[in-house]
Amino acid sequence: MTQVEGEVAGVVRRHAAAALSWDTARELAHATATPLLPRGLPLADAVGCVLATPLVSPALVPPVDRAAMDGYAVRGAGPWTLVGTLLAGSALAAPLSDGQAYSIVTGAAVPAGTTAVLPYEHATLARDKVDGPTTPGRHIRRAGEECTPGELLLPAGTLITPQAQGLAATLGLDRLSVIPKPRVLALITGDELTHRGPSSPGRTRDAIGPMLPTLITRAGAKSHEVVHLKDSREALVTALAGTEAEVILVSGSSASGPADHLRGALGSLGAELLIDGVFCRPGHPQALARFGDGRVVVGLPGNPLAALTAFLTLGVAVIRGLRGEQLDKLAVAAVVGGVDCHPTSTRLVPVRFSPQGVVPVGHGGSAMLRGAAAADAFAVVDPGPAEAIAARLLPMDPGTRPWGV
Ligand SMILES: Nc1nc2c(c(=O)[nH]1)N[C@H]1C(S)=C(S)[C@@H](COP(=O)(O)OP(=O)(O)OC[C@H]3O[C@@H](n4cnc5c(N)ncnc54)[C@H](O)[C@@H]3O)O[C@H]1N2
Ligand code: MOO
Repeated sequence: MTQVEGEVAGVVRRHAAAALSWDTARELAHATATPLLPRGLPLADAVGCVLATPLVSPALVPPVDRAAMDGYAVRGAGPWTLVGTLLAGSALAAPLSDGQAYSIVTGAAVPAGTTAVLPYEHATLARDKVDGPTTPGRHIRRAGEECTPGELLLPAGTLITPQAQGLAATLGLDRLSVIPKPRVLALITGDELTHRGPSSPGRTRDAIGPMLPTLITRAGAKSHEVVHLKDSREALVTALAGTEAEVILVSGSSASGPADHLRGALGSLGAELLIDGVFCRPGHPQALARFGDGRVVVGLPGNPLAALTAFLTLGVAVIRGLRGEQLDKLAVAAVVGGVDCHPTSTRLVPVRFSPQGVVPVGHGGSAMLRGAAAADAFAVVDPGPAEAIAARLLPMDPGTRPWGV
C-alpha cells in the first residue's frame, strides 16, 4: 500500500471529514465514486463512454475476399479476356476461369478463382484483352484479415473513441455495452453575482457558471443546465435534494462565512462530509460529500481559479470513478526557470508548453482566470522547502488524455 493509499484507507475507516493532501484528496474522490451500472447504448451515445464488457468480434471482416485496387481481377497468366464488370455493390460473380478477367472496383468481392488484382495503371487494354504484371494474391484483401468471429478486439475499460465507434459499425453492431456518462448538475451560489455586463461595486460577473458545462462535458460527463441559487440554506437543500444527477457541483458556498451554506445544507440532508479542505493553492476550501444513495457533492470555492482547480482535482476524479476509469497518472515536465514551492500545500501553477519544458504564465491568483486562459496545464508543485525544477502536469482540458502515463 502506498502512502497515499494508506491515507485514503484511513479517511474511509474514520468516516470523518478532514483537510487532505492534494494527492490523497484526489484518490479519495476517485475511490468514493462507484462505476455506474452498464447499459447497452446506440453507437452514437456510446462514444465517449468506456466499454463495460470486452468487444469480441461477432463477424468475419471483411466477410469475403475483396479487391484492394480499382483494376482487373484476373486468373492464371495473362493476357486475359474481359468477361464483365464488378462494382462494390455487385452480387457475387461467377467464378473466373484461367485467362479470364473482370473489371473490378476497390471493395468489390473478387470472384472465386481470382489469382490477383491488376491495377488499371499497370494494365494495357486492347479491345477486350487486358495484360500486365501480377503476383499471386496481390491487391486482394482476404476475408477475415481484420478479424474473425470470437477474436478479442478491445478489452473492457477501453474508451469508445470515434475510431472504436467506426470499428463497431464495421462489425455490424448497433449498440455497445458501456458505462454511461454520469450526469452532473452545477449549482452556482452568490447573491452578488450577475450574468450580464461587467462587474461593479457590489456586483460580480459570474465566471464559474459559463465555464463548467464545457469542462463537465470534456471530462466525459453530461452537464445539466446550470442553476443559479440565492445564498440560502433552504434553496441549496431543495436543489440538492431534488436532483437525480450523480454529481452535484456547488460553487461559492465552501468557506465558513455567513453566506456559505454548503456544510449546513449537507448536514441537514444527512450527507457524509468526506473531505473538508485540500492542502492546495488555490482551491483550499474545496469539499466532498456523499449522500446515502451514492450521489456525490463537490464543493467548489467561489474564487474562479480556485473553482477550476477544485473541479480538476475532485470533480474530475469523481467523474473518472463513476465512468469506471482509472485516475489519470500525470506526466512530469521540467519547469523552465524553476518554481517556488509552498511549505505545506501543493501549488497549482498555470503553465504553457515550450520545447524546453513548461513555462509559468503568471496571473495565477485564485480570483483570476487570466493565467488559466493562456495556459495548457497546471504544474502540480509538491510542497517543499525550496524550489522545484520539475512538476507533474494537470491538463487544463480534462478531455486531454495523452498526457496520462
Ligand atoms: N475565514 C476564512 N475566509 C476564507 C477562507 C478561509 O479559509 N477562511 N478561504 C478563502 C478562500 S481561499 C476562498 S477560495 C474563498 C472561498 O469562499 P466561498 O467558496 O465561500 O466563496 P465566496 O465567499 O462566495 O466567494 C469568494 C469570492 O469569489 C467570488 N465569486 C463567487 N462565485 C463566483 C462566480 N461564480 N464567479 C465569479 N466570482 C465568484 C465572490 O464574489 C468572492 O469575491 O473564501 C476565502 N475566505
Ligand atoms: O485557496 Mo482560495 O481557494 O485560494 O482562493
